[in-house]
Amino acid sequence: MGNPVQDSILLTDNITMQFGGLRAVSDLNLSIQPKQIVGLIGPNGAGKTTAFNMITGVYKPTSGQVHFNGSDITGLKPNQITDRGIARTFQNIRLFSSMTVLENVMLSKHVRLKANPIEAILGLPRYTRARKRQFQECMDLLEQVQLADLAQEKATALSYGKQRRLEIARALATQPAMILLDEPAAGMNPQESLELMEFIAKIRDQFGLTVLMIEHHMEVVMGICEQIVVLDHGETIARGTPVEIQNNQQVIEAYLGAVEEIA
Ligand SMILES: Nc1ncnc2c1ncn2[C@@H]1O[C@H](COP(=O)(O)OP(=O)(O)OP(=O)(O)O)[C@@H](O)[C@H]1O
Repeated sequence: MGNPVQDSILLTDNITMQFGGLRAVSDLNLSIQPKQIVGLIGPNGAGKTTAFNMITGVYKPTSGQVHFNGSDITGLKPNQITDRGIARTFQNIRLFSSMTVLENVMLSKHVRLKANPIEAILGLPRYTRARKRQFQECMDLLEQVQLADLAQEKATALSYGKQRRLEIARALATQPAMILLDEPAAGMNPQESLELMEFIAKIRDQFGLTVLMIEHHMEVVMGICEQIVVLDHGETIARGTPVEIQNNQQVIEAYLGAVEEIA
């Protein structure tokens, strides 16, 4: 038998997040293999974003550990976790609206450019060379996500679907091994959702990425996720393939319960 810490690119070992009297996530165990696309689903308030926040260092788990690429990353700061190779996008699009498409990606790439500030201020050759290389890498990235022809457009001039794609491109600019997508299809029409699915599958293959995604659009989750983990009130109620999850009685009841709570 293999060692689960070494075989998985991401492994969460009983991570729990307690906010005062509320256990937002309880003993979550994830074991994700390299290049897998995994869905994290569940009704509103189930604890999905809190799980992302624990993995990406926004919150330190109340208990439990997060292992990435074989090392314990629990309690590291978000920028340290980005440096280790985990990138994320957010539920609400977070682009710099006054900047161009290229500038948005360049800014994200800058995180990776470990320039000496003195070299940067004086515009020394080493810094200028690094900036040129950075520009070329960002243009190549925009080419790969089919946004290169829009590089000089304002980010806000893009259609909603393309803004989502730009957000993912910004995350890719940090050269991650794994990407966490928080509701990438939110607000999309069926055609845009379909294009997004194809796009996620494509970047997984192209960049050798591992993907963990929160998504409410079931056609997207069932269409591209190889494994699905279901949370409800912070508890893991099911895990399995799309077919297994679709037929899981507890999952069906959790979603029906959520509809009844709203009604
Ligand atoms: N910083 C916080 N302080 C206190 N409670 C919080 C905090 N963050 C989240 N919660 C609570 O934890 C629970 C889980 O929230 P979370 O946002 O993780 O759910 P979710 O599954 O992502 O929901 P949604 O699908 O609506 O985005 C909710 O009851 C929420 O109100």
